[in-house]
Amino acid sequence: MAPIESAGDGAFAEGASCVTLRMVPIREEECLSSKLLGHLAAGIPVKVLRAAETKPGEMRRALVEPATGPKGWITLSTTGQAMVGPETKKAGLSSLDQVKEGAQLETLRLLPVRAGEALSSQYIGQLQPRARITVLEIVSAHVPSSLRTNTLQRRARISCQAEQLEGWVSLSDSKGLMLVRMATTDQRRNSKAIPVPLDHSDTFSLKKKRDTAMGLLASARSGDFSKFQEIAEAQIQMQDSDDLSPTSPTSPASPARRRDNLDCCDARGRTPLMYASAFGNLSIVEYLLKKGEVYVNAMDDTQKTAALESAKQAQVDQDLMARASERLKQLKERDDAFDHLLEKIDEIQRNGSRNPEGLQGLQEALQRARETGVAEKELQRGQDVLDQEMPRAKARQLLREAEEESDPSALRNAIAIATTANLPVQELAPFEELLRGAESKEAAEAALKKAKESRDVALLKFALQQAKEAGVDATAISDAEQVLKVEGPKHEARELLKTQLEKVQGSGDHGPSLEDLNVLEQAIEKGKEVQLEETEYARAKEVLAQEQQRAMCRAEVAKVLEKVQEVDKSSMEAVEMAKEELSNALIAAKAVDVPSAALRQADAFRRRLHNTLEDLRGSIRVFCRMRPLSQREKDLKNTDVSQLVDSMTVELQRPAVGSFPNEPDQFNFDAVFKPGTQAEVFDTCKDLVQSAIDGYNVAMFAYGQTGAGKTYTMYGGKGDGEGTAPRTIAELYRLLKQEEDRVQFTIMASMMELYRNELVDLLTQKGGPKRKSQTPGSATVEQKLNVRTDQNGAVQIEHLSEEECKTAQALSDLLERGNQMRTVCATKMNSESSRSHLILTIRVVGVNKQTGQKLSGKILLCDLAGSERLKKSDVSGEAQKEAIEINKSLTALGDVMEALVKGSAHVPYKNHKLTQVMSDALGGTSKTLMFVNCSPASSNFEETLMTLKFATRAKNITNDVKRKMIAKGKSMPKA
Ligand SMILES: Nc1ncnc2c1ncn2[C@@H]1O[C@H](COP(=O)(O)OP(=O)(O)OP(=O)(O)O)[C@@H](O)[C@H]1O
Repeated sequence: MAPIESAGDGAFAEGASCVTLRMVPIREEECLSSKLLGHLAAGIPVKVLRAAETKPGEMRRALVEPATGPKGWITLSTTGQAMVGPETKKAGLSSLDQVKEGAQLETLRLLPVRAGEALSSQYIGQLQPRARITVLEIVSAHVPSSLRTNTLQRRARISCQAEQLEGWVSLSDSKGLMLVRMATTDQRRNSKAIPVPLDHSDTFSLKKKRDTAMGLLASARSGDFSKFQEIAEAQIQMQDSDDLSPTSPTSPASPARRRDNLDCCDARGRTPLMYASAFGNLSIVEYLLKKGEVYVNAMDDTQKTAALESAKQAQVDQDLMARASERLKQLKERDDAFDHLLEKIDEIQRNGSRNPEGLQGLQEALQRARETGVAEKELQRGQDVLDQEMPRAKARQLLREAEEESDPSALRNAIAIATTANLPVQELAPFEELLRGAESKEAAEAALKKAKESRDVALLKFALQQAKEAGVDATAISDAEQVLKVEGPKHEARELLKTQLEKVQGSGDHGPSLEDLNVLEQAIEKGKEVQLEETEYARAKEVLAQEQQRAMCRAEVAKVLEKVQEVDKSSMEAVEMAKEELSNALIAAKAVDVPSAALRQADAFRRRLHNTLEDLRGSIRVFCRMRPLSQREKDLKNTDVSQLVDSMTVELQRPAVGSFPNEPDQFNFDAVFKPGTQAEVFDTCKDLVQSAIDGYNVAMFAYGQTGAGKTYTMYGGKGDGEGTAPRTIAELYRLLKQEEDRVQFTIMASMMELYRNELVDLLTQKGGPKRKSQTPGSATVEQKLNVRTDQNGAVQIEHLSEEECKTAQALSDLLERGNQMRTVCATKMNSESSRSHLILTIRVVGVNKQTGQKLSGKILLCDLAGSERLKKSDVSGEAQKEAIEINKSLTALGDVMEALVKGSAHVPYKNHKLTQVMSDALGGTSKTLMFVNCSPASSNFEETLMTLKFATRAKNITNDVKRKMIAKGKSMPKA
């Protein structure tokens, strides 16, 4: 141990100022055996009064005058150790007394830091030389001076900010040499003291320790073995129980661990062993020597050991001294081995068994300790540490190997072993983290393999992403990427095919657009390009071929439709050709299942051409109209027995008999509406209005069962619901307006009903059964409405009032008036209005303003009474008579038609007033349109069937269409 400040030449010359470097005994005389005056603590300034030379140039003893205390002789230096040094301002600290709580110090050596003030307490770190510390607490400051011991006085609680360490250190060594000095002002300015409250329980334990130490020292001197033993055992017991306490900060294996009270010393550094040896108290010596923890080689302030004192006391002979010396040597070896063992244990406990050499060292230290006779208890402690650390070291080894090999199952195994070996959690955590990563890597590898096998692009993409994150092997990743490179475009092609096919197939009533078909074709090409299986795009190819064909047919229909728009409607040949061309295009389109909605416009135009042709041929046109099921019929669970085949064909399904379904009956007409809008229906027949203007007689009448929709078709409701009559009026005046510059028109209208074979004037209520003149104040005059036919076949009704209607409104008002009158009449006659035939006649007379040429046509609009089956209606009395009359009239109408169909020479117009009234509008030069109104309800099947059969009788009538002008052998100029 070298002094920190070595004395220079002349440092100890008389008059020199020095400072004690450690605790120095001061004696009365120069001789060492002279009376002891006391001790100078370390750091006490002394003035050298006289120095005695032991050898020339070598001063060992000097008379000094200390700053405090009596003058006396001290030893300046022992062999190799300076007791006094030159006073130095730099250190500024020569004694513990100068250190106060809160002082900023600088360490001069490596200092161990412990958790408690006792030297045996747990080691928590160390401070390097020149570390700056702040003194938080000094034990001596709180202990009464009578109880202060050298050891306690030098212990202080400090904090070191740089090391973030707080604990206990020794400020001087046991000899009083300062281990710290004051920090410079700068250093002090830069550091902050951490105030820590003092734990006063420490003070109590210090007092107890002090008492024990005093007791031991006193009984060792006096030789009171039993007292000594009593104190020592109590102390040992207490310390052992402290050691076992889980809350004790004391580490049993700390190298500095001693029975500190058995090793305690007084102010001169003398231990109980020294006293017992010096005073020849052998039983105490024996007792202490048995305690392996006692430091036998401790020296007092005169550098004497207990052994020396013992030998002196015993006045032993040389041989015994030699044996004693040998024994001392052994004991020293034992102590060294023990210290070494403790060091190793401490090292392992601080660092764990991470370093395998550490464990080896502990094994060797244990071996040496065993050989040198260290107490079994201490050996056991070492052995315990070894037993605990060996499996940990093994586990660590396994963990390291598994980590290096990146083997998840080995790592899992190593972690299990490490857990059993109680490896600290924080040490295990990184491996567990690694395992988690490895496990997810394993999972990612498996997922990647599966995705690769499935060749599913979405799975592959996901698995690749996961694999990259989990650090899966680069080859596996690149393999999967290769698969993705092939499958990606295939997947895209499949998706494109799928969406485009869905789009094309779900493109609604009008079929797919050409653009959609192009994209589907491209999708198929793409599929071929990326080598999809042929089966994968076979369906798309099939659909494409079909749709292309349909598109071609649609385009052809559109082209023909455009072309035939401009056809000359007065040329039968041209219209026929146009109709045929359009029909062929439509037939081709229907053959490839072009949706009917896509063909609706063309189909309607074909019908129109057909009707134009029929007109040109002079046929009666028959339009069939199926009304919708009424709510009542639906409530009665009636089904719809009719089916629209196309715009000119309807099917009627006879209700099944038992489980045998019947074949449906098909009927062809010039137009079929199911039910069609009022506008659609009128659009198909409005050219008849032009015919009337052109000089033709036109009849439009509705035939059908009661409630089949005759009145709805002929008159309808308001707005869009307006039927044929109001629309005819509007169309008539619209057309007249177009020609008013050239032609002077006169419109005359009359309205009558035919009830039970009697005509009733609905404008003046003339005629009918028991008619009387309604002219106010006039006498009752029978004014029967008689039907006359002139030589040209023109029908005239005697006494029927006819009114001129200059405007459409006037004609509408007339119609309204007539209808109201019809209701009044029906009420008077206690009948329903629908039990009569209602006839509105509009005469159109046009005179060419330039030529004076006159054209006369008429429009006869007739809402027939309902055709009833007497059996079904099951009526009697007046109602029965009504029904019989209605049937008569309708039969007569049927007969007329039949005669016309057959081309009979005689047409029985005169069989009934109805046919008489209609005679100039049925056949001959007239143009006739019959609406056949039907109910679709299953309960009305028989009536509907009869109605349709009645209508088909009229369908094939071919009239000799002749315009009156032609009849006169002239061309057909417009009126
Ligand atoms: N095309 C249609 N659309 C909607 N409803 C209709 C259609 N045709 C008829 N109807 C309804 O059916 C019911 C009967 O119609 P409507 O009175 O016209 O029959 P009708 O043949 O004139 O009977 P009647 O011989 O007794 O006069 C009415 O309520 C009518 O509104």
